[in-house]
Amino acid sequence: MASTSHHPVMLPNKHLDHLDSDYLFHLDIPLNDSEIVSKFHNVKFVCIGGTANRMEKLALHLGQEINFQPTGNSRFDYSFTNERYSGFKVGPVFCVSHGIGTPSLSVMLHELFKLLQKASCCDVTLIRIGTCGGIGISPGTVVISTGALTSGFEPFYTTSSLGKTLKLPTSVDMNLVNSLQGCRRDEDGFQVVLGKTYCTEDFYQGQGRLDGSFCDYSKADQDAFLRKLYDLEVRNIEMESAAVLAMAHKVGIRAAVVCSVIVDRLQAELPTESRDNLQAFQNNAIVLVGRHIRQRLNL
Ligand SMILES: O=P(O)(O)O[C@@H]1C[C@H](O)[C@@H](CO)O1
Ligand SMILES: O=c1cc[nH]c(=O)[nH]1
Repeated sequence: MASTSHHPVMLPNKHLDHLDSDYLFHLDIPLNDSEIVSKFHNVKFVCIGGTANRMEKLALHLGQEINFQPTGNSRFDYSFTNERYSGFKVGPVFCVSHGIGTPSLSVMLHELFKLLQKASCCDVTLIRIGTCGGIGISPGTVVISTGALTSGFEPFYTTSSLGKTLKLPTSVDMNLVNSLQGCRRDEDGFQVVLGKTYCTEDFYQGQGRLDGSFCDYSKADQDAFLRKLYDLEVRNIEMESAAVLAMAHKVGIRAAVVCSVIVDRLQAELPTESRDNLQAFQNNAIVLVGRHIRQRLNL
């Protein structure tokens, strides 16, 4: 790694010191199994995204990028797939799926952070590599989040605790953002844009679409909403950024959200491109992050 800093993952939960045993229920990893836990000690990058398939392909791609040499028959040095989530580890890179939306994501992140602490990981970077709708941004462009707003336009991840609303501030490491942006090359067939990300609880009404199963507003309301987002310097919409940036900040892990635009919401409701093009768009974010990881590992 280029940096000589040494930041162990240390979770701000004193109750964890007093558990006899602990089991990551949704990842299906027993934290008292030292053989499994020790496999994660070298993790420096955790890359997350919605689906298991995408995370498996991502791990294989990043494994090639960093010349990961698998031992035995497996293409990974650890992997799991269960009813909820899937994870694929290639050396210092662990790719994990999170499903749709912040409730699904936050369960996975709590357990992932506990695994990183138990494995005594240091200097970990978390990157969500996803898809999004652009706001005046054309498909294929990669948007790196400079902040995330709740559906109420606030810079928080809103959740609840003991029946009370909890607002966790979202925070972005601009060094990481700038370093990721700097990984674009002139010959790339895509642009990289920095901007705020609007994080919603729903894909249809939550993102101002007219084509959900019900809709109580007009096309003019939709236009005004999308214009408002643009004026707030929002450049993309997705469903996990606020929780990623707030939860990582809360536990002291640096994080970024890097998403490929698959539809410009000022032009259309849903993606209109072919499946092959959509796949190529998703790869743009992956290419950028792959270069960043190589650079950070001095490869
Ligand atoms: O992981 P991806 O990029 O697929 O996540 C985005 C945000 C929602 O989870 C989902 C909606 O289609 O796509
Ligand atoms: O428009 C979009 C595209 C991907 N993901 C979203 O949440 N919204």
